[in-house]
Formats: sequence, C-alpha cells, structure tokens
Amino acid sequence: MGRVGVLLLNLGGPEKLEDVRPFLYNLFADPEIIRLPITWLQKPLAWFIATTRSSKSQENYRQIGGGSPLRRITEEQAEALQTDLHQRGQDAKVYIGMRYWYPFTEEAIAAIKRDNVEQLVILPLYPQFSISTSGSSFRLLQNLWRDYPNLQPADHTVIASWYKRPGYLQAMADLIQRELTQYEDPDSVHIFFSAHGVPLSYVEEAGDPYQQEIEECTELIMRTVNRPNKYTLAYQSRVGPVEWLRPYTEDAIADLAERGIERLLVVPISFVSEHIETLQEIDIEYREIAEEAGIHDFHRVPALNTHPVFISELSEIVIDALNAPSVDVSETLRPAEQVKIYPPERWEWGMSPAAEVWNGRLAMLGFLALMLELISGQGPLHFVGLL
Ligand SMILES: C=CC1=C(C)c2cc3[nH]c(cc4nc(cc5[nH]c(cc1n2)c(C)c5CCC(=O)O)C(CCC(=O)O)=C4C)c(C)c3C=C
Ligand SMILES: [Fe+2]
Ligand SMILES: [Fe+2]
Repeated sequence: MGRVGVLLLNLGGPEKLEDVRPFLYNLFADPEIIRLPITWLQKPLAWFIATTRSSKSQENYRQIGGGSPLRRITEEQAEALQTDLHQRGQDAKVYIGMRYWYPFTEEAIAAIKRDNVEQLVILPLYPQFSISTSGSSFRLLQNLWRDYPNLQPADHTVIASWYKRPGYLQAMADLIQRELTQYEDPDSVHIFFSAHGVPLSYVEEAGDPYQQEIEECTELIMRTVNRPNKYTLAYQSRVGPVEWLRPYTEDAIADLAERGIERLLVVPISFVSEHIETLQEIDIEYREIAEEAGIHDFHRVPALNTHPVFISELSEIVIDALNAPSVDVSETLRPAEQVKIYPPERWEWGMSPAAEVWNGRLAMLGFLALMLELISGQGPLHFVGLL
C-alpha cells in the first residue's frame, strides 16, 4: 500500500489587513456563495462587493489583532492530528487546503501529488455539511480532478459531515460543562447555540441539509451535556439583502432578554476554530447587544481548537474511513445544474427571448447601480444592505 494522506479542508482567512480585499474577492467569486443570473457578471460583482465591503470587514479584523487566527489554529490541528495518528500506528501525512486563502486547496493537491499519496482521506473541518462550505470545497476538488485527472490519488474518500461522532459531542459537552461549573447556580444559565447562517433558499430550494444537521447536532450535544438547562438555537453572520435561516442571533438575544433571562452561555457550533465570527461578532457585537438588553452575564465557550478528545475523534474518523469503502466527491454533490441557489429559477440564463431581454436589462441596471454607487458612495446596493 502506498502513502496515506489526510486533506483537511477549511475556509481560510486573511492574515493581514491587506489580505482582506483579495480574500473577500475569492469568497464572492465563488458561485456556491453567490450565484448570479448572468455568469459573466460574477467576477465584476465579486470585485465590486469585495472593494466596497473591505473597509468594514478590515475594521472587524483590526479589532481582533489585524488578521484571522484561522491558519495558525488549523496548522496546530493538523499537527496534533498527525501526531495522534502516528501514535496509533497510522503513518499518515496531514495536508491543509483552504478555500479562499493560503494555503489554497490547489497547493495541497500539488503537494499530495508530489508526495505520491495513494490513499487520501478528505476531511472538512466543518462538522455539518453545507453547500456553501464543505460543498464548495468538494466542488473545487471535483473541478480540479476533472481538468487534471493525473492529480487525483488512486484511492480517495470523502467525509461529508461528522457532527454525530461521539468524541466530537463529548468534547463540545466538556467545554460547556467546564463553563457551567464556574457559576454559583449553573441550572439558571441559558445555553445559546449560535450557528453560522445560510440564505433560506439554500435549504428550501437547493436542498442544503445544513439546517437539519445543525438542529440535530444541538440536540445531540444537549443530550450529551445531560443537564436541565434551557437552550436556544439561532443563526448569526447574515450578509446581503436576502432572507437567511431564522431566528437571527440578535433577535433571539433580544427575545430572551425580554423574557427576563440574565445569564447567557453562547456556544458557537458550526466551526471548530476561533475565527472572526467568534472573536469579533460574538465577543464584541453580540455581547454589546446583550448587555444593552439587560443580559449582564454573557459568556462564550471557547472553540474546540486542539481539544484532545476532539483531535482523537478526528483520528478515529480517518481510520474508519480508511477501512470503509471509498466515497467519491461526486456522491456528496448534486449535479451542478440541480443546485439552484441564487436566484429563483425564472431568472436563469436561458435561450428564450424573454430571458435574453431580461438578462440585458438586468445587466444594464446592475451596471448603472454600480456606477451610481461608485460615484456617490451611496445607492441601491447600500440600501438593500449588501455593502
Ligand atoms: C459553517 C460555517 C460557515 C458557513 C455556513 C458560511 C456561509 C457563508 N458565509 C458568507 C460570507 C462570509 N463569510 C465570511 C467569513 C467566514 N465564514 C465562515 C464560516 C462559514 N460561512 C468563517 C469561519 C469565516 C471567517 C474566517 C476568518 O477570517 O476567521 C466573510 C468575511 C468576513 C466578513 O466580511 O464578515 C463573508 C463575507 C456567506 C455569503 C455564506 C453563505 C452563503
Ligand atoms: Fe462565512
Ligand atoms: Fe460576520
């Protein structure tokens, strides 16, 4: 048997303030994040949103020290996993492939080829599957291997999601228990699960299993915690004008405050590392909202990072995958034409005269709006909240 490799997939984050704009460009140029009716407008619009959003986003990164800690933490996780696998007699090499920043997935695939990896386990660092996260990375691999078939390891297998794994649930429960024991009256603490949101259409139109997996995951964690505490699930980090999964975190906080709840323990659940949404959005923005609403006691559990129970579960996921039949990336994805994300079907590119006319009008409208915004700094795109 040839060399064994593990490819950890993650989002990536800007390491310096100068990286923010090109990072945002990569993100918004991804059709799994925003899908436009007019394909050729994807890149100009990505450039436009990235350019106009970057100062706001930079300010957030400035508040957490000028960059994302994601690369450092992911490297620590990769090293801990590799050591743990070696201790179990599994001589695997662990690679990191980020979707929107360094080290890019393409670099990882090149290194995997160079090292002659023959058996590859593809493990996203997202516990739950979403079209916009793991799905986007799988799509990238599928396209890469379609264009360069010789880069594909002979034997490779994909893990779509792993939120039901006992070690993951145990590690999450452990983090919650540890925080709860700091309170005099732990049972009075309201546990607040905050998941990263996605647009509602992902779930309702494209069939993203994300919401179902998040809901089941919170129930499983609460069962593992095995305490009588009340809990809530809400969705954070909404961007853009469309409707996202509800309830929104800020609304749920206001609701709880109104009901007289004074102690909140926030648990971020869609991501396993500290990142801008925990360090800035929860710790700074949501804390402020909570305190203004009268919740004087606002705590957050840390992210898993290199929690030993979590890392050892990752090893078990890898070992189980090596001993099971392979799963190809294509099996975790719907065919591209079936994924309807943005916008509703009637706007799709088509050969009908009506569609052509509308595409032309939309393009002109979009271009005009863009010019207006660029000249005035204010306009419809500000109005709908995209910027
Ligand atoms: C499971 C986690 C995540 C989902 C689902 C997700 C969907 C999603 N995100 C955006 C837009 C942005 N995301 C940004 C940063 C970001 N997103 C996640 C995770 C999920 N995103 C993480 C961990 C990070 C931060 C990485 C870091 O630097 O620490 C950003 C940039 C930051 C900002 O300007 O606010 C944007 C924009 C969409 C549109 C989306 C679903 C369609
Ligand atoms: Fe995001
Ligand atoms: Fe955010």
